[in-house]
Amino acid sequence: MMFSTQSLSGVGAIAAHPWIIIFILIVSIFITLWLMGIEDVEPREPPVVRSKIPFIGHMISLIRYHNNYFTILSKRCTAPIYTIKIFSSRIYIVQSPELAQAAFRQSKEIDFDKIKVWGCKAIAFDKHGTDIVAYVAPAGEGSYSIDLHQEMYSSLAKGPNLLETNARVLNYLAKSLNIIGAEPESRRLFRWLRDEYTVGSAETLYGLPNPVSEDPKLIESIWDFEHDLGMLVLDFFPSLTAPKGYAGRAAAAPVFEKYYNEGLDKNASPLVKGRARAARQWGMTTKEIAQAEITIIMAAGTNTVPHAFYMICRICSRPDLVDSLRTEIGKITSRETDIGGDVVTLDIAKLQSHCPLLVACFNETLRLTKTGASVRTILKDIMLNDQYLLKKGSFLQIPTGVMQADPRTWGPDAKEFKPERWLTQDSLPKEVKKAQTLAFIPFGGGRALCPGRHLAFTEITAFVAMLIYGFELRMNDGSTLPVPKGEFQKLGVASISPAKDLDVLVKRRQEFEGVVWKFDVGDA
Ligand code: HEM
Repeated sequence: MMFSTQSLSGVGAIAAHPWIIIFILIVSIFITLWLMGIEDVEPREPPVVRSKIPFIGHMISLIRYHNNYFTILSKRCTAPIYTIKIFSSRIYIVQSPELAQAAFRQSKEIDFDKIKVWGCKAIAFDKHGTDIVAYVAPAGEGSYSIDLHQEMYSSLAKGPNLLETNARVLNYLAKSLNIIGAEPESRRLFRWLRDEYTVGSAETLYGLPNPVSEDPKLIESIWDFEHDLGMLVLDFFPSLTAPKGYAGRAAAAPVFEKYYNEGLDKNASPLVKGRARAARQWGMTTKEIAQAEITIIMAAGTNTVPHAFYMICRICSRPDLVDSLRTEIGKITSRETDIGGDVVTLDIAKLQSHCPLLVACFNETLRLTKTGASVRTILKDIMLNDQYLLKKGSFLQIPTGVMQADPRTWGPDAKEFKPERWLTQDSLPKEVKKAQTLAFIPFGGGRALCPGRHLAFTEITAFVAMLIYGFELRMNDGSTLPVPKGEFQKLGVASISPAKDLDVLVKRRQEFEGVVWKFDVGDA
């Protein structure tokens, strides 16, 4: 047998440095394990998208790109559903509208409640509170999770409770418009909306007095909490890895506890009362009820504000759209002379039926701004839509942003704001319209479908309608509003906020100088 001097010197070098052998061995074991990891995916499971770095490649990319990683992967893999593996754990990523809806339908096995148990870490629940949230009742029996679901969905369903909630929030928002006069006033647009909607939601949900209205610094705490939610759920030295969110939740919990201890919840909305009722019934302490409040005030505001902001910017960036909307909105307003002057009332019951262009702008904003993912756990081995095997213990993600901007569903202009697409949907081929209907999932779906969606529709469209109809918005230098780029979107953040705020000037339109603005919310 012949050896080249080079290979002999190589062998010599290896003999002299045994760690080289150890290193090669370790790498080989890792590669073999990695390959085996791939093989343990059954052929009936969704195809695997491999990472360049074995075992941890996808984890590194998720930490690096957060929500944007699903868009990056969607360019590499166009399958209706695929699997990514981190060590031996599986995450199934759904990309087809049909499969997303199938996953929402199969909500008994493709479950949201376990995710809420994870959420207990974000609000610093100890074992007592976490056990109450995690308790799974035997068939036919009750649990906290079942009662909470019932309370939340009934209090925000269409009906008298919702009308009362609409009335509370819109009365607050009307006040913030009524103080604007005929002379231009400056506002930082996102911050203004953030503060008005957060305080308005707090007044609506908790009545007066409440911790947020008493101390507006809490607004920042709530938004910091949302921003750091992903890291708080991971619970890895949160005071260091998510310092702002950590401080935010630490500031909110004691003031809400004080709110309950002083009996101020007697003024709360049916939603807050119902949640507290379910919690007490299953043994939660006042401290735990208070710790959880930040999630509700967060859910109510942190999705609504980015959508209101982008809806305003996108409309105002197109003067033709502003004109058409003013004509449309004019048909659902009435002007009457009262003792103190003129009152202009906007009838919210007619928003849906009489304002197709406004509704189209709302939908188109939701399509482009709601980019987070619905996350679920798989409770047992099941077939998704009778097509794909999903294994117990895995995660499933439905990345809304990928689905709502897929050119295969929405056409080559998928990334553009075109409200008109919603007005011409009926003329599309049947299968295209169906795909768009299935792919439009800003409020999630299945058992976890957002209970606040009706409230969100009213509080966003009614406020934006009044603002566009009665006021002029310009940039500080007099130019038309641009549509600012979105900020980097962290995991756990559902809707895109702007990377940079806009300094705008707002004033009443001449014909509405001195009028009082009102919303007619129906009989609450
Ligand atoms: C444009 C505004 C909003 C958007 C885009 C939105 C979106 C969502 C989404 C995607 C989910 C999770 C669904 C899933 O994973 O399938 C959710 C859950 C939830 N939303 Fe909303 N939401 C909005 C406004 C609101 C408002 C105003 C409230 C009022 C309180 C609210 C309360 C909730 C609650 C309590 C949950 C949790 C439901 C559960 O635990 O099962 N949301 N929302």
